[in-house]
Amino acid sequence: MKIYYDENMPFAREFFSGLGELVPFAGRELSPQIAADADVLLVRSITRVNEALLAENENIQFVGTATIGVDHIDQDYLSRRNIAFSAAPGCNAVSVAEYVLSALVVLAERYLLNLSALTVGIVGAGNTGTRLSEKLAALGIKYYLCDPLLAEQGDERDFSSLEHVLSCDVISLHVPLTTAGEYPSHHLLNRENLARLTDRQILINACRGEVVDNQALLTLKQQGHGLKLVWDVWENEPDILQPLIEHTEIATAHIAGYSLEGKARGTEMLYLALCKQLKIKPNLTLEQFLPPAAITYVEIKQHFDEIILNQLVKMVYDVRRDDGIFRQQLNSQGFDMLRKNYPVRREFSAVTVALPEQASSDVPHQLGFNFPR
Ligand SMILES: NC(=O)c1ccc[n+]([C@@H]2O[C@H](COP(=O)([O-])OP(=O)(O)OC[C@H]3O[C@@H](n4cnc5c(N)ncnc54)[C@H](O)[C@@H]3O)[C@@H](O)[C@H]2O)c1
Ligand SMILES: O=C(O)[C@H](O)[C@H](O)COP(=O)(O)O
Repeated sequence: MKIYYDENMPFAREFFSGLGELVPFAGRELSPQIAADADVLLVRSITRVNEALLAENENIQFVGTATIGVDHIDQDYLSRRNIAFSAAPGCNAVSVAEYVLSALVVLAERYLLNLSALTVGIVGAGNTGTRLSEKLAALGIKYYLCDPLLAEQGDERDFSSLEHVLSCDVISLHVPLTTAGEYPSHHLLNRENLARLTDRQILINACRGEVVDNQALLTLKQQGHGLKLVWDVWENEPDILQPLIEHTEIATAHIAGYSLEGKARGTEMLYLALCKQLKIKPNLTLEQFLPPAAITYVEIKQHFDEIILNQLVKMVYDVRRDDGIFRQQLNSQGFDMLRKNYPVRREFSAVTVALPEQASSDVPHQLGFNFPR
């Protein structure tokens, strides 16, 4: 069995070498001719999987994407061809939530904001929006959820309208890119509702670039609007609207989900899905392959407060690292290479935090840091 996999899938060889002959490929360069020989095709978001790609392949039995987003997959086509499909829902949701938290910590420090006094509007209350809400709740930060689909499906959480969450101090977008259905997300933020935002607000996009009209946003910023932008995803990647970069507070190359755990969980989830498809008992887990983090243990000797939070979050992940790399190296390296060469980032769970015996709060562990054994 020939298993074709994106070269940017961490631990792909470790997980799949026992299941067949492995053939790596560069995500944006997979052609119908190359793909014609695949029995199994494992991609990431930069490979569009559709009839154009698979028309010459009569043997393929399984397609997987080691990502949360599926807007690059023509699922109707795969279904018509009776080709099994799996994505990796939630695989890097924690990674994105920790990206957003790092950005908030950095901006609070930069503008002397009191994080716990801010309101956060979360658009999309699925895996990622929910992980973010849990971290905000741990910090006592008031958040509002907008997710009309979940609300209509009977999710019992409190939901707010899009108009309401767009009035929050911080707006964080966590929706899939969709163009059909009752609530399409393409240009969900457009010239009209962008213009209603105020200078004091912070807008974070770490879902898909096309959810926001980037040209309308650039025009607004060029007119002097003070809206603060945390921008990880861009329309038309990798050929992004570069004039927008100078108008952002934090700009990164679609790496919010790029913690080592987040990317690797995507590989593991496809391994489990393929084993199920092949009716093979899985015998490998991610824990066998994940290396220890550079910093694995922190002991806090005093009462936990916002200063300690700031230090703890930035110790594990300071988003300014990725912002600096992006601004300095985008033109020399290119968008895709910045992502391919992304330096290791671990999640909070890789670090054990010990608190004083008489600790009055357990915020670090509610944020996702590990408990001492
Ligand atoms: N930047 C990154 O590295 C990165 C990482 C992971 C995911 N993503 C993107 O973020 C998206 C969301 O991730 P997730 O894990 O939360 O997915 P998810 O499918 O678990 O949740 C998405 C939620 O959005 C809701 N939704 C859909 N359309 C909406 C609309 N118009 N208004 C409000 N809510 C709407 C859905 O009902 C769902 O609950 C992914 O589809 C992917 O495109 C980006
Ligand atoms: O959809 C996802 O999981 C994220 O957007 C993820 O960051 C995609 O990463 P890529 O497949 O482009 O490497």
